[in-house]
Amino acid sequence: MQKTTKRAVITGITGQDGAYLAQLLLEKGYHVTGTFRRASSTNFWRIEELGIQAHPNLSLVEYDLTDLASSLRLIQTAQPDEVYNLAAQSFVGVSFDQPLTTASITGLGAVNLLEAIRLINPKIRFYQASTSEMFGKVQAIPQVEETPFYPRSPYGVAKLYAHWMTINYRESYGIFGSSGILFNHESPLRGREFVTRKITDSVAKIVLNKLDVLELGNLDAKRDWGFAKEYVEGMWRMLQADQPDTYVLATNRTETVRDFVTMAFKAAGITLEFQGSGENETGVCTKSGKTLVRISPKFYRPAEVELLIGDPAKAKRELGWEPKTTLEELCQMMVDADLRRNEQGFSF
Ligand SMILES: C[C@H]1O[C@H](OP(=O)(O)OP(=O)(O)OC[C@H]2O[C@@H](n3cnc4c(=O)[nH]c(N)nc43)[C@H](O)[C@@H]2O)[C@@H](O)[C@@H](O)C1=O
Repeated sequence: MQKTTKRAVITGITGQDGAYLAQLLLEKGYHVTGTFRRASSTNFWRIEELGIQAHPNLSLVEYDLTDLASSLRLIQTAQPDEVYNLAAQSFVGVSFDQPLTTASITGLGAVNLLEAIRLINPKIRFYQASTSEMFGKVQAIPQVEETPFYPRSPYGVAKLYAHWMTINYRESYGIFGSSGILFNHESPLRGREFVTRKITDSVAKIVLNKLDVLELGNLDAKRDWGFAKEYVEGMWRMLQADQPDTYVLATNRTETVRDFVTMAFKAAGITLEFQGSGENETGVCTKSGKTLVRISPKFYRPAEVELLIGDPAKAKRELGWEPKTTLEELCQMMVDADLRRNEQGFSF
């Protein structure tokens, strides 16, 4: 029987990128098998918010990335044309406390999938979610595909292993394995453990008198923040290309965490001014004089990535991909979504 519908596996469908990518592939007529961990089985709010949880072409299956047998069964049963490996222990802060779990899921997990592809059907195209965290203590500004890596966290090190294994399977076995080095990408679907969403959700709670003060760590860290929904389109384009390769997806603009906080309060109509320095720095509302932001060293990391800024010129040239949404638009979208959710009495 001839196959008419393209089939994709997305590991990590309960995450921000998994949900947006599933939406995109379903719109393109794919059948999507989305995997989730037992622990995240109650975590379907993102695909529910996108309205795709009951889509007839979506199958949700429980899967453990650290288990080779589970990976073999997944590939055997789903019979995909494309596999997008988005599952990971993706929180940098947690990786310092759980370095081995992070290595096992984020690093070795990718190789379980690559092995399953090699054994069952080496024609399957594989996308590895690599990350700007691999640049860490940056060796060039801006960072491009050729910039040397210098990861600064157990998460960054684990991702670098998976990145090189993807390239190794490409070169050793001819597997179509592409790696997207994605810089930070955010959206209303971002988890609240990440700084942008923590900020926009807290701004909403402060406006609605559900929170007094937002506590943060390092305000000086600079990040290149883009809109996640646009980045998943880049992932898909990488697997439609003629050759497997490595691509940077970024906006080529960098701002500090402090800038993002100011922007988020502004999006809710509050002008914030920062005073003091170091652990004594505070963010004060210019109108009321109230302290709305303060520093808590518990959010500092043992080693920090100070500055990230990526140049996506290769992705533009070869894939026709470029970011469109500005950081101001993205921030407004996130604040509006969190105001709406908090007004309705829930927030994930
Ligand atoms: C590309 C990359 O992007 C993400 O990694 P991340 O950049 O570590 O993201 P984040 O939002 O946790 O931190 C951004 C910056 O913000 C600083 N910061 C200050 N105060 C708080 C704070 O209170 N919470 C957090 N989370 N960060 C804080 C923090 O120290 C850091 O400098 C992940 O998706 C990762 O999976 C990935 O691949």
